[in-house]
Amino acid sequence: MFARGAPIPTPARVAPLECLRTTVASVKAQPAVLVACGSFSPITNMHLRIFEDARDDLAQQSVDVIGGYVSPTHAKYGKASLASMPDRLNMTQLALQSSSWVNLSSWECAQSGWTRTAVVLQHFADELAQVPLNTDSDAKPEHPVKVMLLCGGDLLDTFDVIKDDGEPLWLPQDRETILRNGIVCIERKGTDLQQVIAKSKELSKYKENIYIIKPQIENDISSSSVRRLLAQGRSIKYLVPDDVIAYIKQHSLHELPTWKAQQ
Ligand SMILES: Nc1ncnc2c1ncn2[C@@H]1O[C@H](COP(=O)(O)OP(=O)(O)OP(=O)(O)O)[C@@H](O)[C@H]1O
Ligand SMILES: O=C(O)c1ccc[n+]([C@@H]2O[C@H](COP(=O)([O-])O)[C@@H](O)[C@H]2O)c1
Repeated sequence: MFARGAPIPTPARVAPLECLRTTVASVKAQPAVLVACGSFSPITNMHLRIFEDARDDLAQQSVDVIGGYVSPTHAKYGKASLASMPDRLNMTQLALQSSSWVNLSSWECAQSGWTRTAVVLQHFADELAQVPLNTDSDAKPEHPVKVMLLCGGDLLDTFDVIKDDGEPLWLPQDRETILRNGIVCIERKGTDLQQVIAKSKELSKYKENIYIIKPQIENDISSSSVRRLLAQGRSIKYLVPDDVIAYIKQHSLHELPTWKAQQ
């Protein structure tokens, strides 16, 4: 558990190896690691589900997902709805206890400030490139591991956003790096991904690298809908893992002014 009110200790690795499978399905398969960057304030069952849907769909395209990471963003990302870093990390850790292949990465939160997503992914790539992979036969996998951003369609839709100061939300070179490596996008109500891609020259250029995943069971749980239910004094059972609900109650996170404001 991360101590509340204390800085986050720097972890030994960006990508803890506990749940990583180093035996790739076949020599020809493309090994991949999925990294979900986001707020996770709080983590929901749908954050966990998107990993499962993505892994199943990618397997049908000869992409063998050997591990996954949830990387909560730093407090200095500045979104009003962010619970503290220890709280978001603890809730994420509790939620991931039930996963055999997805780990928490606390690295982003241990930095002194917010880190751009492309930089986070590069750290994962650098570390994971050092991990020796094998197959059931003697032969080594033909492809090096790919680190891909896992996100909901709404995140891809922010790639072309220009901020009030006229600067792009995402640096053009970062978008290009992320798109070149591959991005796995889960369709989400309210975002038409085909349209998002079609209207952007850059996204269209890299459309082969954008894996669009249709959730097998559609579910639009979001952290904001969970915060809204909490603010209304309603139940969030079956939307969020039980241990996370217990944590929220134990530490009265539902009383956080920024969560309470969300009626
Ligand atoms: N129901 C969902 N379907 C598909 N993707 C989702 C869903 N909920 C969250 N995600 C994705 O998970 C990633 C991390 O989620 P994050 O906590 O940043 O967003 P969120 O749950 O939409 O939060 P908020 O409601 O506070 O904006 C994002 O890429 C987001 O698009
Ligand atoms: O790298 C960037 O330029 C960049 C710009 C905007 C958002 N992000 C990341 O995208 C995630 C967005 O989370 P959220 O809750 O705002 O949807 C979060 O992890 C941010 O660090 C990253």
